[in-house]
Amino acid sequence: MPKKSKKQKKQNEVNFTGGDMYVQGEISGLMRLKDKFFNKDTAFTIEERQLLGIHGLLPPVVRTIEDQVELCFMQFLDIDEDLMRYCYLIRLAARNERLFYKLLATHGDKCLPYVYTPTVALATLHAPYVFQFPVVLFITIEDKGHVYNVLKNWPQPDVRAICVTDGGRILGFGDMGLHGYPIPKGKATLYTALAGVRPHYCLPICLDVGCNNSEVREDPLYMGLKRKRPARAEYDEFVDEFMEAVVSRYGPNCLVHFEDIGNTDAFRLLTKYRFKYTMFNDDIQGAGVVALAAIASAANISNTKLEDHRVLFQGAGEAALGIANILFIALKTEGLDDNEARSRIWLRDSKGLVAYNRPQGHLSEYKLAFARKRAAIEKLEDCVREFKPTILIGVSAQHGSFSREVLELMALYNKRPIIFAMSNPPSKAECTAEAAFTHTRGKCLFASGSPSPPLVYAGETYHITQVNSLYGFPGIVMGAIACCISHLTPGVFIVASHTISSLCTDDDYHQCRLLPPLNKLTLCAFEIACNVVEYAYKNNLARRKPDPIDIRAFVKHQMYDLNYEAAIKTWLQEYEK
Ligand SMILES: NC(=O)C1=CN([C@@H]2O[C@H](COP(=O)(O)OP(=O)(O)OC[C@H]3O[C@@H](n4cnc5c(N)ncnc54)[C@H](OP(=O)(O)O)[C@@H]3O)[C@@H](O)[C@H]2O)C=CC1
Ligand SMILES: CC(=O)C(=O)O
Ligand SMILES: [Mg+2]
Repeated sequence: MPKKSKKQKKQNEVNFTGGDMYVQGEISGLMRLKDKFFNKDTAFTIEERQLLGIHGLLPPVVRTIEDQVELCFMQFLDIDEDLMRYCYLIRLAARNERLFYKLLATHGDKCLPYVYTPTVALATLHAPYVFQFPVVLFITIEDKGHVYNVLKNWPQPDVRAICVTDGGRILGFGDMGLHGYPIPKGKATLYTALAGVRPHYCLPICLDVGCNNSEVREDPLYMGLKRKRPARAEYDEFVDEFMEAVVSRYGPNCLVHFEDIGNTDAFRLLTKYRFKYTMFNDDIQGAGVVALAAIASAANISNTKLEDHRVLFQGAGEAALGIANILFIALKTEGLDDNEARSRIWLRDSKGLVAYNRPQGHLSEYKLAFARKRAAIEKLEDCVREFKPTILIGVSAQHGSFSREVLELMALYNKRPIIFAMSNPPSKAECTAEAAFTHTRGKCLFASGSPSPPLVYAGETYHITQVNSLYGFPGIVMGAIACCISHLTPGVFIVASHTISSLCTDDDYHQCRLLPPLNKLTLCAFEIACNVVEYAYKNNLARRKPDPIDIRAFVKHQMYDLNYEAAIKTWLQEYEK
């Protein structure tokens, strides 16, 4: 909230004349209603309306926030088009932020898919239509040399968590350039909606470095720079400047979450920054957290140990390698040595099995770590025949690539084949829940990356688990900023993954749910935040001193308060300063 000058304070002085309250000043009542942090709409009491000079600007009805939520929910449900529902929620957030988050807290099961996966995918495809307010900060490569000045234009001075994309690999769509901007907005919204990070601490950013997808770039409605992405050196200089500007503006404790960055840049940036800044990459590390938790549940349901499993990945990019790496650590923790742990993991990319001696030549150092010392295998079916995986994970954005034959083979080799089609949005998923159940004759333990309705197969109803990083990153961000973590080590992600697994109940397993139900997402986020804080203090990663005595109270105290009174209190405190 911007500080008031003495002159402004004087002008806004609140006068009490007997019972009559009014406000003098040049800030009109309407402006007060337009302040999303402060606005309560019809929940302003008559006294508050008089005090603030907004009496008469609202109908005389005074509603509770609960009534407002139900009204908004009715309006939301009345909208037929998914994209229009998305726009409705964006507009509500821009008008009355607390009401928006209260709506998400009350009707998260219905509303979250419209601020996040899958509707956010539609928003990226229709970015020019949905852009209405400055909800994201755009920094272009033409701002190189004065990135700090652009950051300063963001109105909130106390930013603690940034979600940044460069649009390089938006979901399974590939390079969307600036039109990827709804992604960091959606992720930052979940920081607050699920983990209670105060919204003014959150800053979604889109770095516009150009776009290599000519279809997107040449669209007359394209809103970004009409140029191709720069060479690596120029890109790196720009991102380096961005990271330095973040530290200059918001301090070293400001966390930077990289999201949907193209594969060729994402690993390099993570390697370069992970111990220099407080940062992580959700597509690599966050995907690992949630997939490992779901694998642990699947092992539990099938009465097996992690080391009993062989995992074949369709895709060898960010998500695949992120999952493979955390799985490798988990297998080693179970007592396997490096070779044994690696032998449980096979990756298949666009050229076939990731193997040393395949004819296509060069493998990145990240793939090399898991490359097999054997002859190349091209087809997925042949990889399945050869390796006989117990777990098949799709992170390739190749729709339908878990063909009938692949799924039937999985069922042939396994009593309970474990199949995750994690690619987003559903149009890019490797298979549908229906295909997985049909072609494995109901034997599979299945999960998808986007939400899926319950499936009826052979007269039984199955809940479909959503293996999506939304189970992990909100709590990780909350925990990290609560204790001012210096950097996020692999241990942080293991702790987050174990926390998710620990929240699965026998009842969940009985229903073949591999993760807690979606109505426990806020619980997951809170427990992860507390466990990350505990881990950080134990491992000397927390910069915030002294150590808290009661970690749960420490985290709770820092969470966003959904009651309007909190807004008034904050506003009055600022006003008094
Ligand atoms: N559910 C979740 O939580 C998450 C889901 N995802 C989803 O996963 C998907 C992939 O994301 P990400 O890993 O970041 O993307 P990347 O671009 O980093 O990786 C994609 C991988 O798919 C491979 N690929 C492409 N075509 C084929 C093919 N025909 N057969 C086998 N492999 C193929 C690519 O091969 P090559 O290396 O040869 O180019 C590459 O290794 C996206 O749809 C994304 O939305 C991502 C993160 C989290
Ligand atoms: C979930 C996610 O981050 C993705 O699909 O890219
Ligand atoms: Mg992503």
